[in-house]
Amino acid sequence: MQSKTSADPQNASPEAARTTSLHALAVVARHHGLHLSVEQLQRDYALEAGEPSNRLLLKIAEDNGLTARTTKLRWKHLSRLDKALPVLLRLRDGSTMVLVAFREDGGAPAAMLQDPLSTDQACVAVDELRLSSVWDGEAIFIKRRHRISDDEQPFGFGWLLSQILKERRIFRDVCLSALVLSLFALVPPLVYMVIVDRVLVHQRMSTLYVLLASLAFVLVFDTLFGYMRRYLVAIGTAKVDARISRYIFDRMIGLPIDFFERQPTGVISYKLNEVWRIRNFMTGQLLGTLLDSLTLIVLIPAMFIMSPPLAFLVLGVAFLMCLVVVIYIGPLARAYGKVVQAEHRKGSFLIEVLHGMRTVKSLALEGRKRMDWDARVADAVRANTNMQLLANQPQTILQPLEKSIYAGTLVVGSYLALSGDASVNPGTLVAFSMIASRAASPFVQIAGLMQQFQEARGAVLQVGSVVNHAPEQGLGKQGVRPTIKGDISFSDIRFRYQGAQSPALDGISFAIEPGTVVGIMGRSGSGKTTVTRLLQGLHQNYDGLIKIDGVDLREIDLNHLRSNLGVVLQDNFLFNGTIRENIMAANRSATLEEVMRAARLAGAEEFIERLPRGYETMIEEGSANLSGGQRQRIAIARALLVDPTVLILDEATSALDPDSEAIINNNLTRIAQGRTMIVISHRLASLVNCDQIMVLERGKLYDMGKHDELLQRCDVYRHLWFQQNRHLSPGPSHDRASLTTAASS
Ligand SMILES: Nc1ncnc2c1ncn2[C@@H]1O[C@H](COP(=O)(O)OP(=O)(O)OP(=O)(O)O)[C@@H](O)[C@H]1O
Repeated sequence: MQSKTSADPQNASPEAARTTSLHALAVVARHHGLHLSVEQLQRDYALEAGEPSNRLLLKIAEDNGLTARTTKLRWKHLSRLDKALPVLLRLRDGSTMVLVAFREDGGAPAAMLQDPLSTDQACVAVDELRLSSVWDGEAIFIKRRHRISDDEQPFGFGWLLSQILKERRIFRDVCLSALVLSLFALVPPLVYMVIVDRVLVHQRMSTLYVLLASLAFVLVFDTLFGYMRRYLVAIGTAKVDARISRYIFDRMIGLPIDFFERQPTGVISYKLNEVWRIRNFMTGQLLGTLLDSLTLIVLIPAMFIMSPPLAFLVLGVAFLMCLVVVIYIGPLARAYGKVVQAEHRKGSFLIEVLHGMRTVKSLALEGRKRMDWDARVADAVRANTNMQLLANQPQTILQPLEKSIYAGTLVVGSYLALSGDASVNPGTLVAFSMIASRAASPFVQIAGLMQQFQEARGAVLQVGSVVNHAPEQGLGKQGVRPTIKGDISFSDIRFRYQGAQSPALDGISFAIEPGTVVGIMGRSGSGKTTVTRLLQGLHQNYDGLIKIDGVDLREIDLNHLRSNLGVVLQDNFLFNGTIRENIMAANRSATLEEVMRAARLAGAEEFIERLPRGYETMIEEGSANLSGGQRQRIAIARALLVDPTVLILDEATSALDPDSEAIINNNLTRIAQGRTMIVISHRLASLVNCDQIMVLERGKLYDMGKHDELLQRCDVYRHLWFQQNRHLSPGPSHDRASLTTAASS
């Protein structure tokens, strides 16, 4: 078993062996969105030293909203666990590891095991031999238990059903009208029966009039109930649509930033759009088939009343049809899986080319990209054709079966009539055939539904891969909301981006006094931006302590924190709308005077007022009608409008032309008044007046001091300074005033 320091399952540590199971349970529970405190569990269940037994572990899981079951697994099973992961593996020494993945790509297959006691969630790859030396196959599967009405359950058919059930009154009425309609469906066959058996044989005109009147009556009510059913379905669907849209947007906007950095925007939007395929399936084909199946409640008893032998015949054929459907479900699911993969590869490639169109054109890559595209299209066409051909097989088998119901009842019915069965006469035969054909239609629909079900299932996986991702921690929870003055301290902060080999920040400690201006410089990749990202609470999985005004950053409500922080990046996104609306983005209730004051402070007023429509100028798609400098100044005005107590300028002026940069730099002193400001810049000239300058080097704080001090003692700073100011000779001492003048000249 591994310990905190060792990820090797053979290096079992007795310390770890005492508590691993509960920690492992907490790891898996967290994966399912439940937060369990190991200490609390130990108290609640009076656990003493030692690992709890399987039985107790299952009970703890059950008591805490999970379902768990033990099982025996072999190495060959591990590659097929897929959606069952993460799984607990109980080792021979009684300790527990978490199996988080099984890797088969490229090299030798390996089980990816996570030590539940490790804080950095690092995994170790273990091969079959090593695993079998410590594990004899005992595993525990854990799932979250959800009630059907549980809004917190992960996105899937269950969640969709719960949303549909929220409109249960509407859908109950839909079902009622479907039942009434199926009763009406019995009338025409019965009328035919009476016409053939009574009216034609006995030539009764009066019966014919009665039948005509009842047919007209049924026609009117059939139309009315049909209208009501469609009306109710439309209303119910619209309500479910609104719920789905709100839910998808809520989940999407609550995801952590690194999720969006890992996946191209186009891929995310492609996946989310698949939700409409699911909605159409559930409220269209599935609902339609279910409602049509309701007619069976009326049709099957009717068939048995008319002729039990014929009814058994119909049910026998229907059973065969179901069997065909069941046989094909598995192969169709696999074929559709290949379609999804091929379509996904095609879709992501298209999005990538669209995003990189400028590079494609400038490197003349059109031909190469076309060939790559053709290969992906060929894959998708092949997968789709295979799927269609496979789906064609059950359809082909079901068609004659369906027809045989009609023909079969006629033939067998005639035989029964000829052999003296008194219950079968010509009218009954015709009516029965009509009812039987109607009863067969739900079975045929179910076969058609299979393919759509596979499509909807694929779509559920796509949407789920976005919305079921763990949301940003701290968002929406009731954190503290202290008054933020801008007193910031980092104590021994270590942070590594997910999947990165080396830490982005490696034991950084510093303090920033409120109301001061701090510059951050360092080579590319030294961790400057990461410092500000942690400060914004964009990543919570760091080691060490970040405090703002004495409060642990993790305890602060994220919305409160971010509304006190202003951030201007090198490239800022402006929304579709007027300049005024963009400046007001974070404060919709600001007056025009406040907007103008922020614009003045950001140095944006002079160019905005020269525009023909001033603050009402529309910003075009991609801000094409504004220069880089103008965009930046609007972004600064936008950040200033909320009067943030901490303002972060991350290379905010680096990409600007000298004129625009000078305008913004000239305003910096005024902008900095009354707030803490953190300025990241490669150009040291814009940092010389800072109260403190931090020099970062490979994630460590190399030095921190004023410009003059750093020039004296910090080789990294001095080197960069003279590189950027070659006209100044590196002498033993430098007069700050002259340097400052040189910098701003
Ligand atoms: N989203 C990310 N995922 C993985 N690694 C990242 C991510 N962002 C940054 N890194 C890595 O973290 C390290 C620090 O990055 P950071 O952006 O903080 O550096 P920086 O000093 O701001 O660089 P630059 O001056 O180029 O903007 C780099 O090695 C970088 O490759």
